[in-house]
Amino acid sequence: MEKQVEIEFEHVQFQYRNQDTPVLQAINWQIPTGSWVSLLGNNGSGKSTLLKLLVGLERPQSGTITINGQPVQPITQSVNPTVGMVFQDPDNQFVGATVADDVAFGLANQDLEQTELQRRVRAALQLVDMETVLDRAPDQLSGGQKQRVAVASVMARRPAVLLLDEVTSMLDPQGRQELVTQLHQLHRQFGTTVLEVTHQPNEAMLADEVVVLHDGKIARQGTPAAVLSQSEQLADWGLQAPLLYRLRTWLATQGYSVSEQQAATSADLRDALWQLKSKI
Ligand SMILES: Nc1ncnc2c1ncn2[C@@H]1O[C@H](COP(=O)(O)OP(=O)(O)OP(=O)(O)O)[C@@H](O)[C@H]1O
Repeated sequence: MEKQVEIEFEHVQFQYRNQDTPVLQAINWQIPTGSWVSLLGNNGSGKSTLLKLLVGLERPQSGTITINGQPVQPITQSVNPTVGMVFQDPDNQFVGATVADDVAFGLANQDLEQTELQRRVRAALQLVDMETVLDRAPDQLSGGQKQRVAVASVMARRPAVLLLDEVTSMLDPQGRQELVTQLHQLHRQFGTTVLEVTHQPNEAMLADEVVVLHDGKIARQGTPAAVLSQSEQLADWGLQAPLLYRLRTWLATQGYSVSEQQAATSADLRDALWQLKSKI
């Protein structure tokens, strides 16, 4: 069965007031409900701008953007309850004096009884294993913990669409791994549609679809395997293929053939290399 379209860009063009050329041109794009889409592109290709348009922080000069058939409204009119966004810098996202206050702030306009509010705050923090730090001040948390609280604050409102703008880029490898795992769990648990901007090709391998922005246009879109295995094409867009695919390409230059399937995960590649060992 065809998946329902949740987010739709139709002929969207956008230019910042103080710029000579459009950042985004003729963007036509449909994102199905419940999918995880990774958006890649070199610096300045317009990825964050695209998220800003979706959340209503900027308005396109022409074209339309709809979520579930409803045009996106400027954020100045109202905060769109269907969309939640987490940003790159964990230090810039806290509004509360404690972790609990911060999550409660996101629920402020829902007019909840105090006990229900506390229950919802605790439940949201449990989603990211952060309920034990409820009373802590944000500056007592690690970068990874701060990002998990930021995710809890957004998920407390149960948005249908979650926008992630390079949320792992300032974290150490362990914090990055934990956050990625939890975000994918939440995506599966709630069926949330996720649009993720990332510079990490390895993270994009976990997506349902990968989209490459280049020169303000969608240069390529497809499954992670179809897009991310094209090392030379990715290099033209200033991007690097994931390590698994680069290893596969290098092995081919050495005369050892490993199929796309055999390099789908690091465990698959390890098995394939073990089998090759007998031929070396
Ligand atoms: N508020 C702004 N005013 C004017 N120009 C802007 C503004 N924000 C971004 N730009 C410009 O728009 C272009 C796209 O920026 P954007 O931040 O969307 O790119 P990006 O793909 O997210 O880049 P990066 O990977 O470096 O974060 C860049 O040339 C940038 O300098």
